[in-house]
This record gives sequence, C-alpha cells and structure tokens, in this order.
Amino acid sequence: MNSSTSGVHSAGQDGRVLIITAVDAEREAVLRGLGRSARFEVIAAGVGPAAAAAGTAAALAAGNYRLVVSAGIGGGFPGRAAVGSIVAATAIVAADLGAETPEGFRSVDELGFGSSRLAVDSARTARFAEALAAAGLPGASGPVLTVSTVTGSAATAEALAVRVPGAAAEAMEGFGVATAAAQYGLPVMEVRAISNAVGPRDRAAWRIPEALKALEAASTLFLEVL
Ligand SMILES: O=C(O)c1cccc(C(=O)CC[C@H]2O[C@@H](n3cnc4c(=O)[nH]cnc43)[C@H](O)[C@@H]2O)c1
Repeated sequence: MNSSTSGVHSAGQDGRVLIITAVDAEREAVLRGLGRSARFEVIAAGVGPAAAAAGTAAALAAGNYRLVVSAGIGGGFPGRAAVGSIVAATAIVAADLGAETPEGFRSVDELGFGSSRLAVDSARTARFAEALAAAGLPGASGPVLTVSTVTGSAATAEALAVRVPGAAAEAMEGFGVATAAAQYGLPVMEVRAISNAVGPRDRAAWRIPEALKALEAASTLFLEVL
C-alpha cells in the first residue's frame, strides 16, 4: 500500500464511494473535508486522463464501489466559473480527443470512433449543486472538459468554449475516471474547485491554496449528498 491509498479511508467495506484526485494535495483536501468517514476511498492517481483511467480501473478491480467521483482543482471558463468557486459537472467531455483537419478540429464522434461525452449521475449532481447553494458556497454547473494540455491562450479558450457550449471548467482527469467507471457500470460525478481562469497562461495567478480550501469545503458536502 502506498501513501496515496493508505489511511482510515481504505478499510474494507461494501458500496463505498471512490474519489479520484490527481495529486496528493487534492487528496488531502478531500480527506480533510470528509473527516473519518469509512464510506469513502480517496486515491491520488496522477495527472492526466491516462493515469486517471488506470488508477480508477485498478481501484475498481480491487474494491466494491457504488459511485465514482473525479475531484480536484481546475480552470474556470470566464463568465462561467470564477476562481474560488466549485463546479459540478453536468457532462464530462474529452474536448481535445479527435483530429485536426484543414477545416478545423473534428471530434471522435464526428470521425466515427466513439463518443467524447460521458454522462454524469445527474440526480446526485443536482443534489450536490443544491447543497453548495444551501451552504452558501459559490457554485456553478456545466460541462467540464478533460484536456491533455492545459489551455494557455485566449484563442484556445475561445475555441473550446465554442466546441462545447456552456463549458464551465477544464481539468485533465475526468474523462479517464469516467471511462473506467463506465466499464464497471458505475455512475460518475466530477467536481472541480477553480484555481485559475482558462485562458492566457499566467501560472503566478493560480490560486491553488484557495482552490484547495474550496475543495475541502465541497468535500464536506459529499458526506450528506453521496
Ligand atoms: O502546486 C501545488 O501545490 C498543487 C497543488 C494541487 C494541485 C496542483 C496541480 O497542478 C494539479 C494539476 C491539476 O490541476 C488541474 N488543473 C488546474 N487548472 C487547470 C486548467 O486550467 N486546465 C487544466 N487542468 C487544470 C488538472 O486536472 C491537473 O491534474 C498543484
């Protein structure tokens, strides 16, 4: 057992909720919010959709879960999700999965190779969004994009917003987590605490401590909603 899977949340128990983060700082924020509840397992699986899918699949093969949640920090689309707010995904979209053509980007859907959009557990997502509002936490809902490259220009941000109408946030793991969950027939959710705006790269402007605090606050609501 490594440091990312050890602790009070790894006690064997049926029907738990599996929460996948990318890095340990996110995992620790989620654990602070959850307290000592044994209903949850929280694993830091690594950055990006491949690590997320592999880590999720390995956890699902080893345990008994009823729900999978992709959680962490993320970029918020201007006008949709402000820094410090919490986004509940209404869909999980692999926004850069496709082909570049002379006519522009073509998604895997258009290419006939599958779907770049996976459904979330809409009932639990709605309950979570209601709980955010009731707790007075700043929240937003909308599709959350999974990208392999963090957006770093206004042009890409605009292209993604056009590609996925209503896009609220982007991150790098949701589609991998959701793909693994789907293979096990399990419902999935994605929750992102916004650390930065999607747009021109300005790493110094990322508000990671604030986002981790928001992630911790959001995770307290998992106890009542999930
Ligand atoms: O440096 C730190 O202390 C630190 C603490 C927690 C997390 C990080 C990360 O850099 C995690 C990488 C993670 O962040 C997500 N993310 C955040 N903003 C964006 C974005 O604008 N576009 C795409 N992904 C974003 C992503 O899911 C990465 O896994 C550092």
